[in-house]
Amino acid sequence: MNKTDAYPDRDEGIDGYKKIDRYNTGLIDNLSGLYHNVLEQIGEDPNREGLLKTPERMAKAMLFLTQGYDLNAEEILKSAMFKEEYSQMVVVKDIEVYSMCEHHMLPFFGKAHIAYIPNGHVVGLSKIPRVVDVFARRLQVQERLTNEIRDCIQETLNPLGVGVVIECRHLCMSMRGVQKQNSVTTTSAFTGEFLKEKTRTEFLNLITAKLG
Ligand SMILES: Nc1nc2c(ncn2[C@@H]2O[C@H](COP(=O)(O)OP(=O)(O)OP(=O)(O)O)[C@@H](O)[C@H]2O)c(=O)[nH]1
Ligand SMILES: [Zn+2]
Repeated sequence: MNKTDAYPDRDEGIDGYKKIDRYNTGLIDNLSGLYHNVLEQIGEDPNREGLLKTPERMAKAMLFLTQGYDLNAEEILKSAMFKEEYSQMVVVKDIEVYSMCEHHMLPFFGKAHIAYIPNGHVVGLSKIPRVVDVFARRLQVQERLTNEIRDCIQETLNPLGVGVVIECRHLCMSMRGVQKQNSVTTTSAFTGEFLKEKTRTEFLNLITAKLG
């Protein structure tokens, strides 16, 4: 079996247009060894049948969930910027977010709503969720995730303003710790025109409006 067959999901993820060497065999082997130890330390038997491939699966899953470290959000936006005279607000809402908190490495997940007002250029719509994923697939706090998305769009696209709202549930607050099952955390970040109340209200109305 060659290496590619051994690691068939090496190309999975959001790097459709840029090859990243994240799933290399050395790294997977190192991580698998560490996870083998983790299984032992928590009182499991890593040699029982159901767990034989678990360290390798965990290694691959962790590399997938943190692949944002190997991706460049600025490059992604620059790869699809088009000159266009459209000057109204562009809103992409309800973008699924899956990230992991840097304190417990447990998932937090929910939705991101992103808007910008073009200043001579628009960006390919799919690039906005891709930028969200680049920053979400790292160890994060929700506040920093929100600011990083805002700053990347503002600095790369140079629009008249950017608005970002993220709503997430944190498993570290529901599965363990304080064990609150229904709390949702909302964070927001704005630049330019979105610092004005009128623009911000328009954005907030658009993301709460129902289609149809
Ligand atoms: N601000 C912020 N805090 C977060 C985020 N994700 C997790 N946390 C919090 O990080 C904090 C870490 O607090 P610590 O007291 O060091 O950790 P802990 O003893 O496990 O805390 P508990 O979760 O309260 O049991 C907790 O209050 C978490 O709820 C996030 O995205 N943003
Ligand atoms: Zn946490």
